[in-house]
Amino acid sequence: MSKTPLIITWPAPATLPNQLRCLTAFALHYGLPVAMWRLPQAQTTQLCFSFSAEAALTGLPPALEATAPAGFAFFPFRDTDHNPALFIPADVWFDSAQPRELRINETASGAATLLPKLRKWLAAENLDSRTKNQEDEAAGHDLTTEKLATNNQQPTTNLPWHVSPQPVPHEASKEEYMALVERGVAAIEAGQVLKVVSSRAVRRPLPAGFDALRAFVELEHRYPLAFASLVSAPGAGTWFGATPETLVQLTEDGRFCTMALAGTQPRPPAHSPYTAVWRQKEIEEQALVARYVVSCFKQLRLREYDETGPRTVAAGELLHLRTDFSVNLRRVPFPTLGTDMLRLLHPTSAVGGMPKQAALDFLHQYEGYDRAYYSGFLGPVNLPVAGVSRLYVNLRGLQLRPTEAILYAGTGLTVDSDPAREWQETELKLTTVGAVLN
Ligand SMILES: C=C(O[C@H]1C=CC=C(C(=O)O)[C@@H]1O)C(=O)O
Repeated sequence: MSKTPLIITWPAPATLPNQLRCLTAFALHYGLPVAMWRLPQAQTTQLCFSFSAEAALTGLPPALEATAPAGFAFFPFRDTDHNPALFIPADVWFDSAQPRELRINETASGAATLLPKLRKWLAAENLDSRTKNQEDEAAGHDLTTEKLATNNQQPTTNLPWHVSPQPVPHEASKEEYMALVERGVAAIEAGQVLKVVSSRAVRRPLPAGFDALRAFVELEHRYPLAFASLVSAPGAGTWFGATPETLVQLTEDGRFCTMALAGTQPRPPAHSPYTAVWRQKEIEEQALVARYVVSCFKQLRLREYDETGPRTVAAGELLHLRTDFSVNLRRVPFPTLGTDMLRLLHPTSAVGGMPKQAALDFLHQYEGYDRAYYSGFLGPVNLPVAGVSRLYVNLRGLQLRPTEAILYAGTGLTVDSDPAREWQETELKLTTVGAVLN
């Protein structure tokens, strides 16, 4: 966002779902990257897109400084040519807290051509035509094959979502996944790693008439404590999910925050999370992640951090152990702490393992598929205001393809891991985002 954004107002009142659909349709129509999100415990949804697809291809982790550009970071697990690191500049930013306004960076590359087109798109007749599509769907009228063919759209929804150019990842069978877990445990026993987080991808057909925007709204409602997001970008495809894990936050009140989240058990219905009992395996698994965070502070020679926990937290139908870390940046002047910690933390031992490089090498050699953006990170930078950023680990999510969804889940292994139990844990984690496919 430029220092003084241009504010344009919606020409006519519209509902939030219609506003999101209208802006997304515009971005996708012009092949632009777009992201929408709802922060944990927030009531409002935000959306941004860039006027240039090329501008999003930064290839770098974002700088978390107040003077850096505002936008949405979308970073892969491993930064490779296959899965480019993206930063979607917020050339157009919408916050449902100010539902009549759109903030525009009119100096952005591509703005001169696209801004007049956006103004036209927002005109009432465009919104109305989108409303009509929604009415058709709500009434159970799927778009016909003929309509899809003429619109060159995907059968998944009536919007031309970006599709990843990468092949669909290999789907591990139960036997293959249990063999991977056994290999991981053997690597731990042999002293090659202390902990490794194995994972797998699962293919699910999309239900008839599946609508990603409606699924996003459903995720927002189902998981009020999660960071809910939907991102669609050229080169990356379309991803959405509801993650419980903060990677790095720089808050309005001048704090740096991160967390060590690990250890999983099902959340028993009608039980308070505070009554949960944890096995030694999960306690150790989470303690390693906390140790890793502390080691990052040590590398930066920073001692003035507060540590709270571990305590049990709920994430949808699951429980995890979580330790929170925070630094008061008004008392500890360390302007690059966010940027430095981000580079040290990712990928944390909650998604890679420990020691970091040995665990990543193990996964590269044996995991057997490309995680792409699963267990990468994502979130707004310098939005809503300069100096405030919230990045999350990309968990409990899926990748949308034209006729199917690819779901991802992983489990932290320690020397005590039981393969069948780890498989079961991935099944459990898949139910978070899987709920919107039913
Ligand atoms: C790797 C995932 O979760 C991580 C975060 C919390 C608990 C985890 C666990 O218990 O293994 C994982 O470390 C995932 O959801 O795919």
